[in-house]
Amino acid sequence: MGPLPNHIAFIMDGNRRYAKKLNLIDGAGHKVGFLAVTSMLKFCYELGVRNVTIYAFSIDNFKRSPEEVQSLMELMQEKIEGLIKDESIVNCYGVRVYFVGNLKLLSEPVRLAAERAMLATAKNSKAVLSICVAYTSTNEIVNAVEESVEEKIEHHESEPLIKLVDIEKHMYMAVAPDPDIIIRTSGEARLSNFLLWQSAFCYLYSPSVLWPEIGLRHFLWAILNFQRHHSYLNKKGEQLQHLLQDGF
Ligand SMILES: CC(C)=CCC/C(C)=C/CC/C(C)=C/COP(=O)(O)OP(=O)(O)O
Repeated sequence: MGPLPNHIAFIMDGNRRYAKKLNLIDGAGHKVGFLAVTSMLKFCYELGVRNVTIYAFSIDNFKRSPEEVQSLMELMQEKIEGLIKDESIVNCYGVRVYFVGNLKLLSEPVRLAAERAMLATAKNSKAVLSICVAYTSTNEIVNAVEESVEEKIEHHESEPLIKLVDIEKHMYMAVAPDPDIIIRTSGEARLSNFLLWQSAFCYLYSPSVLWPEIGLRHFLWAILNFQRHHSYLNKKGEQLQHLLQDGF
């Protein structure tokens, strides 16, 4: 119907509520949530959306109970290892995987699994999957500013001014273009410290379903809405252009 988004990012909200709703044991919501991740990845790559980003674990999530953090980390390690197996979605669609965030905060087994997955997919070039772990936007921005300053000092620059390009170069998310759509489930229309820098012109879509319940119709509806807003903005732009040309 219109332009295809180049990048969709997901905030996977509502996994624990889903487990509660269905009387499942603790942790089961996140396991079903991972199935929803695989469906969304398939939909994106089949349709030709080349960049996908998921918010898998924020720095604030470390404040959850030690049991929950442990169970999420174990799930993450198991699924990261699955990502590089032969028949995985990543291999089927030629996806390069990046782990994005302050990876030093991860336990060693998870960090090593993430590094192995990044190395194993480094030659894939058809699409990109960025998995945000130990991530918050504010941490990403502070880190990018620090690295920019260090670089200026190292290069003994006479005019050590930090410019936009310096910060953008040092962003963890420099691996992908800015997102066109952010989908956050469970009806929440907040960004919760996710891609704040990159979402300046992004379309935010928040269906009321919990993350494990997200399906093809929510995905397609997000894209149709994005296309509708996109063509509306283009039309407004064209109208303004005509007005300016007519000497308004
Ligand atoms: C390797 C890989 C990509 C794994 C991803 C697994 C997965 C689905 C992680 C979700 C993590 C998370 C904290 C989601 C928010 O739901 P919540 O726990 O805050 O649930 P709530 O909103 O109902 O409280």
